[in-house]
Amino acid sequence: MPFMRMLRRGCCWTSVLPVRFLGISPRQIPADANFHSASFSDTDHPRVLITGGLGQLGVGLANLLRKRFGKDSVILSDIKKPPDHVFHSGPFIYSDILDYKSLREIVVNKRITWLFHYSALLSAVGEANVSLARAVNITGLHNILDVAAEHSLRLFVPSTIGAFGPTSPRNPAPDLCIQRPRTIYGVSKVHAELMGEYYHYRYGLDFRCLRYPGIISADSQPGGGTTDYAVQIFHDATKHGKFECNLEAHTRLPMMYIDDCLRATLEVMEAPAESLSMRTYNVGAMSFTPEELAQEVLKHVPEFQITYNVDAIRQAIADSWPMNFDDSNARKDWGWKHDFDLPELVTTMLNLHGSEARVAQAS
Ligand SMILES: NC(=O)C1=CN([C@@H]2O[C@H](COP(=O)(O)OP(=O)(O)OC[C@H]3O[C@@H](n4cnc5c(N)ncnc54)[C@H](O)[C@@H]3O)[C@@H](O)[C@H]2O)C=CC1
Ligand SMILES: CC(=O)[C@H](N)C(=O)O
Repeated sequence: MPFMRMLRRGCCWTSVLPVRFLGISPRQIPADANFHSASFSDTDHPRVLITGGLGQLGVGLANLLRKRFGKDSVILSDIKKPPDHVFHSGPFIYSDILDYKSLREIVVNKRITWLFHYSALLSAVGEANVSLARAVNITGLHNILDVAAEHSLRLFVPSTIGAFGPTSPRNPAPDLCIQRPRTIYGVSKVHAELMGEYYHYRYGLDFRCLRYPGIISADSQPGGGTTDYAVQIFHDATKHGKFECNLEAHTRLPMMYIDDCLRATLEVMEAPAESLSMRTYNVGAMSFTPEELAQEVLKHVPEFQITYNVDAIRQAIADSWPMNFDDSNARKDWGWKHDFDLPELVTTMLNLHGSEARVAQAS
């Protein structure tokens, strides 16, 4: 098909011209550079790098991917020192996403083919340190996009309910709508969505992105977000029988149990490219208020008490976020289906914390 006609038909650039002919490298790699092309097709399993892997979500993701692809195929990385059990559970490497050369070195030396980019400063800590959030969430993302484009990686970058703002439809928020967030975290995530999609259409980068709700997990501490209360409540209910909530009782937000979140992440990464009508999807599971969560906890911990001491910054952020997510495109395109609703979430979290508390008491 003649070049101009293909363009008029809306073919993407990379299907028209070979990537290298376009001078693909956003880092100005010489046109005759020998692109590292160890793509997924070279191997039975992807070779995976997870950035920011020592936060709330990364270790669980590494466990899931190692079960699927083998222990040594998945490298966890962060700028923090890993606890012993993480260090001994599989490959770990120091990686600062602000250091582009070192990122490239890891990707080349370890022959990485899939990258899960989890490094970030979340909403509340981001507001407390805007310049660091801007560096990590925006400059760091640029490094990740460039290294992924140069080395033909499949790239997953999580976005969030925080990528929406007070002018977005909130109940529910659809995939495509006005996005004018008022936090540096949200702004950086909208930037990530747009840049990833731009690299996809411009350079053929295999960019995949899910907007996560607030994620609830038992095995690690939350990293400074607005939805952290829904994690902390389980620690405090099992340890002290009471909890002081920093959001108002009726603040409704979309939430998800970590197993659903990590499964969604793996599923979208494994989905055939032709099934993806978009590159950024909402994924949802449940939606509740602190009051509703406390009522559900009360069914299992009869002495449980919740009090409220509202943090104005977190409350303002929460009030600007969606109350519900419309994730019908994810369900239609690649079969997304959540397993955990509020009752299963609460039972699971209390069981996990209860057994921890029993182990602690016994030792
Ligand atoms: N936890 C949640 O509820 C949600 C998380 N997400 C996204 O999922 C991803 C992972 O989230 P969490 O694990 O909860 O975050 P977290 O805040 O717990 O962990 C982030 C990690 O990034 C690391 N990091 C910071 N600066 C770095 C740098 N310069 N180089 C390398 N690593 C650096 C930190 O050391 C930390 O371990 C983030 O991108 C977040 O925006 C999205 C929506 C909800
Ligand atoms: C929903 C998120 O992105 C995160 N948990 C936060 O509250 O900042």
